[in-house]
Amino acid sequence: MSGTLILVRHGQSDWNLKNLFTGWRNPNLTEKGEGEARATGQALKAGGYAPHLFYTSALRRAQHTLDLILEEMGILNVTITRNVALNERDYGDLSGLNKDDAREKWGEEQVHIWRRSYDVPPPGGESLKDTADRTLPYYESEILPQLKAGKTVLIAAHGNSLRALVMAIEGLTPDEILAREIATGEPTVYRIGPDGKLVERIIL
Ligand SMILES: O=C(O)[C@H](O)COP(=O)(O)O
Repeated sequence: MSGTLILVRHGQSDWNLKNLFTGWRNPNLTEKGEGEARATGQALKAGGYAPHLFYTSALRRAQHTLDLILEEMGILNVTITRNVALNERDYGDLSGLNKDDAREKWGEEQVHIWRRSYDVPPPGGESLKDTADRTLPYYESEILPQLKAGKTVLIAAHGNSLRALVMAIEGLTPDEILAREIATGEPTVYRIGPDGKLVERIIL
């Protein structure tokens, strides 16, 4: 029996709207972001998904996204596991800065390297590789065994912690994963075999 993994990026946050580097800072969802989360909940319900296990990060934009999805799916009284391993990549000293102001200060190329290179961290923060180094062991120890056992697992997390998972699951190279943008509220659904390997990606 295969398991099902549903990954959802949080809906638009206040800082996404303001174009600020966010990382481990803790803004709320905007109204649009709440709508994106609800729409994903409705799409999952319409697709007949019935998750058994629920995971999110230690940040409120992802937690709130999961709550809204569950509300739309009519799922009540379940245990939600929150873990910092699923947090967004820590943007270090860039956190709270406007992305356009940062480009003006350090140049387009340097800011692109910080945002989209695999292993060059922003000052005081984490690279995608650093993020993967905490996200993947958590996935392998807590989530993968559930998928191998045929369970359906729903994870609400962040652009870069989800990139780390997508890279490992789809076997992508650093260049391939860095070209992959996951939109706010966007679900990615995989069927995972009993051996833990990807069987297919399902488009909702
Ligand atoms: O933390 C952030 O600012 C965003 O959620 C992700 O930003 P990025 O697209 O610049 O990596």
